[in-house]
Amino acid sequence: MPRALISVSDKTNLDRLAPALVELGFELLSTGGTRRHLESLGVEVIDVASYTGFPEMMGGRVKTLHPLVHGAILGRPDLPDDATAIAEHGIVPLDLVVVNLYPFEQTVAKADVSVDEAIEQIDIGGPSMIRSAAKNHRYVGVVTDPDQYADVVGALETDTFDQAFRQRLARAAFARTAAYDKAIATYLASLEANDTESVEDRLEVGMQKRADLRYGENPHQSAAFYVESDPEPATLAAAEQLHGKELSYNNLLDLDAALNLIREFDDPASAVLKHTNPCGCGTAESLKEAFTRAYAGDPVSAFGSIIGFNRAVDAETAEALCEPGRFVEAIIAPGFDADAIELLTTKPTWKKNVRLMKLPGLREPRRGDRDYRRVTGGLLVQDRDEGTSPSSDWKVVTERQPTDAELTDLTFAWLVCKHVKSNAIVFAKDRMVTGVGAGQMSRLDSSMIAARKSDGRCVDGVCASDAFFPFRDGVDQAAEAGIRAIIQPGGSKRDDEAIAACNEHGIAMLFTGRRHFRH
Ligand SMILES: NC(=O)c1ncn([C@@H]2O[C@H](COP(=O)(O)O)[C@@H](O)[C@H]2O)c1NC=O
Repeated sequence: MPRALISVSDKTNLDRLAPALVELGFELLSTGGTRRHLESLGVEVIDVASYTGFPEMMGGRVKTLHPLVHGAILGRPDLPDDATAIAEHGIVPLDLVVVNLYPFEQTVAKADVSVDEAIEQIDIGGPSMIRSAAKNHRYVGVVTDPDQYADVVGALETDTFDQAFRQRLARAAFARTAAYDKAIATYLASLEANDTESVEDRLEVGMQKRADLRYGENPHQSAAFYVESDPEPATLAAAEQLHGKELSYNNLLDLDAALNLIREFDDPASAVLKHTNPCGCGTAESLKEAFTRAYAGDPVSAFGSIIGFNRAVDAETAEALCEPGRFVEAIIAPGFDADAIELLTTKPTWKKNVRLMKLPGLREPRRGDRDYRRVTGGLLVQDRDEGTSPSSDWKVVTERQPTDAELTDLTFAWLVCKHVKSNAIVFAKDRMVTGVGAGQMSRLDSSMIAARKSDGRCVDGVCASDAFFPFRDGVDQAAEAGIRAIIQPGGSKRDDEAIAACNEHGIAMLFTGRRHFRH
């Protein structure tokens, strides 16, 4: 009679798995909580403690850590030595091990979790059994996720629970224990005050594949989306797709850029993204007005864009989105009103495909995190560029002071500029981006592009620059376009020239003291 050991914290889908195994002739063995749960479902089960002759002890720290359990998982009954040990010690070999772990990741994600509570949620017996079974997958199947149950039962029923199938389960099992240990190491590092300043000597990236993507940036590149095991609420991995075509690699990149920009603002805000750069952005008292400003920034570039909102999309905003001639690839927002969904998912054709991404936690704070970027043969790691310098640290360096309205626009343009590829120049007026110069190799070129895109709409407007002006030419260019106030980090050895240029043009200029390069 085949034997399965089931020991799970997450009891999801056990009501389907256990009866199916019994039906297939399995004898079941379980730890305390799982046994009680199975019995409540009317499934007959043997207590591990009665098999080992040892009770669970030390508050559950020792339940399955016993040679009768590990011998049953690791034994190879067709090898003479193993067969002798099995017979001598009364070991009953296992065919299937179903284990999922104490919810360590969920526990440490909670606010104010105590260290003792976290430590107690480090599962020891579970990973030991998983690793034993994964190592011995020639003989034993290992199941670590309730989502696998249906496939496992299907394979057992159709006699396809073969070596190749068990090897795939083993691979998933080792990936799971690696991610689990990574989460523990990260948590322990977070307890060491200095460790937030430096990066680990050794880096293990433990992520779970969410989906294979149709292709990468281009059709000849294969691609997949990997996610953290317990992503924070304000992250792309936490977003739910409500409607539309399968997400592409480029969609995901643009959605991430949109959400990072849009969560900068407290007022209702909308941003229009192309190739990870905003071509439009606006804030206003209503979401519809914010969107109108954002879309009007550069309606030509906005065709086929990704749009971000920091409030739930309502019907009037959805109506504006659906105006003739517009075409949107994907939208990310904290939510969508029912009538907005109705409008966004019926006629014309693009609405059949438009990806609607709901991210309720979009505006929630995010912990200081690391950014990872692949280079050939390695990985660059840095802190995320969260927030900016406090406005109380900003200094007016010119004769002219900005007006209150200019100050509002400067703050707005500065936050947008942070999300534009360097060299970044943003022109704005009345909380609307009028022109963006992105990703140019010279700041002057970016200024010229921002001016051309603004097409006269930035007269009496403001300019933001992600890094200092190395020469006065960028300032002169802004003045020619009608700019009245500039915000930039400062710090050039030729700051004096830029300040003198501003004074000549009657422009107010603020230094923020923080650079926001985005390479
Ligand atoms: N200590 C052990 O020997 C041990 N054996 C299994 N576990 C875990 O105990 C949990 C199941 O416990 P219960 O069946 O009592 O609800 C599973 O998450 C399993 O991974 C253990 N717990 C912790 O290490």
